[in-house]
Amino acid sequence: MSVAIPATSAVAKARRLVAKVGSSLVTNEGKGIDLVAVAQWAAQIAALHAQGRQIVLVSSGAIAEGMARLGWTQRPHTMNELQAAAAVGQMGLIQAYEVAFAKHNIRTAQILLTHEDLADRRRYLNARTTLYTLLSLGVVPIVNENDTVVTDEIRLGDNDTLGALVTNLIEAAALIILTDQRGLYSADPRTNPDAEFISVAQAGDPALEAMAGGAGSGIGTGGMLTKVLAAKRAANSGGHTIIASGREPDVLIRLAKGERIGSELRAILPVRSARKRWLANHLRLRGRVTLDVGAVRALMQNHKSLLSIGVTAVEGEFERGDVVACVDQHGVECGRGLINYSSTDTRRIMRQPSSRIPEILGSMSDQELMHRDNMVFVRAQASETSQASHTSNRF
Ligand SMILES: Nc1ncnc2c1ncn2[C@@H]1O[C@H](COP(=O)(O)OP(=O)(O)O)[C@@H](O)[C@H]1O
Ligand SMILES: N[C@@H](CCC(=O)OP(=O)(O)O)C(=O)O
Repeated sequence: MSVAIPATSAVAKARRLVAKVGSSLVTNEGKGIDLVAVAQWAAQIAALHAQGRQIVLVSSGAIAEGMARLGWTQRPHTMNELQAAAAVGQMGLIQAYEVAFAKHNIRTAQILLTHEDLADRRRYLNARTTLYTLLSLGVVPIVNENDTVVTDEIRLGDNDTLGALVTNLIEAAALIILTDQRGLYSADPRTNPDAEFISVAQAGDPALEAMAGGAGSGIGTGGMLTKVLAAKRAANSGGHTIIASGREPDVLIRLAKGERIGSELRAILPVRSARKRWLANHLRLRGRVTLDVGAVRALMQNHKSLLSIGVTAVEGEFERGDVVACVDQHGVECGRGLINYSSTDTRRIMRQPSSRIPEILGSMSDQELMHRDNMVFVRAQASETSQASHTSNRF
């Protein structure tokens, strides 16, 4: 299978990575948490930390560990029993990671997410801000689905999808899915010994979906199909996906050195353009804020985030997380992005320094009105061009 993408390893260059470990690996095929494996992943992530990289670990295994703790040999079928097992097992999972990372003086944080948290833009922004804050503090977030509160209809069910959503959320350069196989084969190698190994392919190639089957172990839920679909999803924000064996010695460290291990499912679009496309096409403009000269300069020349003090007017009605345009004093758009405060709150805090936000609003969710990472810019110099198009004031 040929792909028209340069063969440079995205993982080797990546500052931010998402690693996902599946249930069968974490719990040693359901026998209970594999503390040796957990210690090895923690040591590898600690080594990547020392290189200045930021890692989010998505870990499955709560249900499998809960079953082991409760002495259940068969996976239950009812939702409430699965949820009870997850609640019991998640304790063990988090405890194991905390102990393993503490040996490297690294703190961990438990993040439990649902599909709804990532679909709702306000909750999405909160999750994103919290994850970024944890990463900047040098903490390793350990993510799992919030199994105890999700219902069947909205359940992601497998953590491959969750790993991809987290990759989109933090715009990680790559999603590394560690599993019990060497990677993706042309058919399930458990039942097809002649299956061919796929070392490189393009994420989203429909041919991959036909190759990938369901879980073979009885412990994991998604099998390869959810991994292939996760790669397609990760590619939406420019993330590459590597599917590799979690039992391969120093797999994360070697991947980060640029070694080719496992199956590489490559994204075509770079992270920045993917984000830009998402902001530009998928979200409706809800309003606009007018910036003073200093704010335009801070954004366009000094690459800073937008602060409330630089806003002189607000048009439209919007909520936190909506897309709002930033215009200069002539009404010319310089950029747009996800705003951290509603139109009502923005009107109250405009022209005011961020330090006054808690006093004016009673609390402060973010220092910035619009974070640079959540913005795309229309052109280099907003105030210079009179021909540049004006943002429509119909929202
Ligand atoms: N084309 C394929 N290539 C490799 N493995 C496959 C393929 N199709 C199905 N599988 C199965 O997917 C399993 C891995 O998925 P799963 O059990 O859900 O693991 P995890 O818990 O790591 O997510 C493998 O053990 C294998 O039996
Ligand atoms: N949230 C669930 C994960 C579900 C699951 O089995 O995921 P996976 O092993 O990645 O296919 C748990 O912790 O048990």
